[in-house]
Amino acid sequence: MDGARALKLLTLHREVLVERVRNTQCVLDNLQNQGFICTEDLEIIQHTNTRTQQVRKILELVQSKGEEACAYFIHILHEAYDAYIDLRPWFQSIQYEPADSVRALPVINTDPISRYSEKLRQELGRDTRFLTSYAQREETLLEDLYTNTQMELLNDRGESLGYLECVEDILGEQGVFNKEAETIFITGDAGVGKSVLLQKLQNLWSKRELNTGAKFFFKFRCRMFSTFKDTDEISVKDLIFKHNCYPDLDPDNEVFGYILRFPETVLFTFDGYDEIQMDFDTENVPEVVSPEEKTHPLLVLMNLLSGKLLKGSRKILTARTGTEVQSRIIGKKVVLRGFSPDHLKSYLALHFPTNEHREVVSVQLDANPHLCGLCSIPLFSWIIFKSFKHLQSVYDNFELPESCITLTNVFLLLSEVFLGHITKRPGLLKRSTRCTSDTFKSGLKMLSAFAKLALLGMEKGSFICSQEEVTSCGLSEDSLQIGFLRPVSHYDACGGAATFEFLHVTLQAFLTAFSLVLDSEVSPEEILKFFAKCEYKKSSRFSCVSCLCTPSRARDTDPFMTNEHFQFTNLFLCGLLSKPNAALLEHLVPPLDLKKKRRALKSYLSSSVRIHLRGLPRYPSTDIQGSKVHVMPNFLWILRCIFETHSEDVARLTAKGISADYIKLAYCNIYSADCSALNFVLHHHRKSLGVDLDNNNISDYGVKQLVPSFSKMTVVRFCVNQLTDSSIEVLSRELIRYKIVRVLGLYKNHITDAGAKLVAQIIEECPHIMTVKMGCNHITAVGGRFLAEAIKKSKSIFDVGMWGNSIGDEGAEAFAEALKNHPKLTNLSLSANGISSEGGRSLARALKENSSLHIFWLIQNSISDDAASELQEALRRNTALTHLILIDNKLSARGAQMLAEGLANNTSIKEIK
Ligand SMILES: Nc1ncnc2c1ncn2[C@@H]1O[C@H](COP(=O)(O)OP(=O)(O)OP(=O)(O)O)[C@@H](O)[C@H]1O
Repeated sequence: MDGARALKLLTLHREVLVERVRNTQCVLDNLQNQGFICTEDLEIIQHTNTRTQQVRKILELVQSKGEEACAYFIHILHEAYDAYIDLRPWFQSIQYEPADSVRALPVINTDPISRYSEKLRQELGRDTRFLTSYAQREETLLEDLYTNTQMELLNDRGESLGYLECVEDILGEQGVFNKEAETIFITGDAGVGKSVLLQKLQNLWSKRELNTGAKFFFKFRCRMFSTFKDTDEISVKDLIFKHNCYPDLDPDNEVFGYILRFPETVLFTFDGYDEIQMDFDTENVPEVVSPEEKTHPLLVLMNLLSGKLLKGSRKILTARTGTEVQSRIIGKKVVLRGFSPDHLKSYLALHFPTNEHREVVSVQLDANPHLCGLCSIPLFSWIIFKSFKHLQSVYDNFELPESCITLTNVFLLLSEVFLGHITKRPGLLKRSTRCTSDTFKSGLKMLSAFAKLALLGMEKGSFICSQEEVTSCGLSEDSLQIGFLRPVSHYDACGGAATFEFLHVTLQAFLTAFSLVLDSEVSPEEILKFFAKCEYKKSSRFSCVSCLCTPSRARDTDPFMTNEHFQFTNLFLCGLLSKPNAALLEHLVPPLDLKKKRRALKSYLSSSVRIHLRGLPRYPSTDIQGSKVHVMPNFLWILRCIFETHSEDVARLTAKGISADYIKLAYCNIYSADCSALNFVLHHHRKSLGVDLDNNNISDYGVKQLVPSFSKMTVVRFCVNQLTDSSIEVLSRELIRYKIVRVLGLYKNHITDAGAKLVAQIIEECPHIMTVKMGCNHITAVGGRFLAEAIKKSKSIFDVGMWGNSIGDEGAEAFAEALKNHPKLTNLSLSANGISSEGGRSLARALKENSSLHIFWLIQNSISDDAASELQEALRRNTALTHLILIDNKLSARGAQMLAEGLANNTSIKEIK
């Protein structure tokens, strides 16, 4: 842009500039620095009363100074980005491109607020560029590896509200159930990607790519709050400026003043609420409302989260699944569910962009649903892919273990890679034989040292280790390069001397378990000490909801932490002491010691399974005859441990202990890899069994892992589990093979017409099928017709749920055919299916010829008065129907009147809505 155009623009766009230039000081500072104005000019302008008058004066002045001054003036507005953020659209509209002469002139942003914002962006940009990687030398750009994960929205009762499309939507309105609360709560299992998701948000903000009005973004790790002493006191101002980012050159305290005036421009992220370790009564938090008041840092956090401090600021809080947070402070809840199969494919492609190894891994994944299940957790996926890549580069023919790989195997693989760094002989060609035991033997000293450090931390409930602790375990500076540990950044640990943490808390748990196994001074009984921290306390009442909101943790620990790190330690202990891993462990531990420890563990597991199962509440089942048992959340960890031990004896004992006819595992946070563990036990079950896995995250991989158990399953409830038609293929093959299924629950999955056709086959082929729930899938008239035809033929089916599909009038027509003279059908829901009066009439006509249906749901369709006379007639004739539910249709008072007349002679109907 040349000077002449600049001069013209200042006249033409004068009003826009007067309106949007809010900070005059920065303009004046720069104009003066470059000699375009002098002190007298400044004084004249500063004597003007209002900001708009000042801007008008500046414009006049600049124009009087000539074209170059005008060009530089515009350039200041462009370069001091945040100070003139409101002018960005204007710059776009004029397609601003500075002339070289102007570009050469420096611009200093002297606006403290935008300068602080810029400083935050730079720091966040720098801190979030890389993903944690193996060794410090080997960093990966976040951009190169970040892959979307599944982000499920839940309401305040823990029910699914669907999925978010992209990271930015986290801050959007979708899914907000409490408008008064300002905290967005993100939960998920260990390693599912909560921290990385925050990192992505922070990184986007630092690049101005996050669509939010936030001028300031403060990130904290919650564990920082545990590093303060009981007597420490800070204010919210200290928290922001001393423990996050200091505003330079702000003598008049303008930044904080601005934050107080416009708290809605502030975004906080607090990562890992579960990592706070403090004895603290979260129910009775004293109110801190003054931003200057100094109090315990944790109180500052609590008051920020509840909106008592900096009301209007936005907060994102993350925690592991099961962490309790007062519901009144949560406005929106997001649960991370890890990689979907498509996400996993993208992630694989990022790891192996051009490599032929991608194909090899892909083939191995396809053949191994359990491995895929493990890989749905990004952390495990990362370990598996990284280890694969590394071991492939060292050995000629490395392949991932074929047999059922356990989580312990995954961490053994990672350790092998780390320890391999010590024994690496530089410059050598690829080796043809991989000898895992040799690698572990050569690295044993180092492994023991890391394991000792991990145990030390676990015993005192700490995830951060000091330099002294590192040294006391015999670890040198060099050993830190291997990859088990990484330095903690100063924000996280609150400054002070260097501190370290394990790459991930699951790795610390793995090494802790290793320590218990390796150390000959730890007796067989002592290895069980962390089980005591996880035992289910009888006193805590169980309800289904408690699976959602009560952490599976020992009540006598502090109120924040989950006990997951102990659960993982126990799990790895089971894995390390398993028979299949004995071959390796015997190189590291005297076989007799190993045997004793294994025996102690097995005996503990057997008795605790027995006690657990005996204490479970039983209820009569409504789905099938017999009793139903609700498992406790801890049962999932028991299952996982049994699977890691690979002990058929314990599995058999557990299966025997499930003496009920129906086991309910709904809302237990079961993910796909857990299905291997469940299957490991269930396939030993002698009798048939109903299995309710509703509201988990088993996905298609999970269904594949359950194949051996379908021969036993009379109830298959897999509602709300992310299943696609590929699961239905497996189900139809297996259920038709055994023909014992009675109840098939599949609502809220991703089933299309192809899946519906397969379900129709199940209905036709399985003579005992009574209930089929297919609601909220993607079934149209095509699938509806298949299902209706199968239902028509079935002599056993009596309960069909099809709500929330889109079968329309054509589908309704097919269901009408099925209804006519059906011998059994008692309960049918065709709600929310886009059925109009045409479909309504067909259904009404069919009702005349039906004498089985008791309850008919037709909520949220478009049935209008046109169908009323047919319905009236149906009501006159039908003598079986007890409930007809027509809420949210298009019936007017006249239509309702006609229905009422139809009811006049009907003796069966109890309710019509
Ligand atoms: N979206 C993602 N894209 C790529 N990699 C990811 C993603 N999410 C997580 N990862 C990988 O998984 C690792 C663990 O993720 P992260 O630390 O975010 O888990 P987390 O849920 O915060 O676990 P924890 O609760 O134990 O702190 C990361 O270091 C990264 O390698």
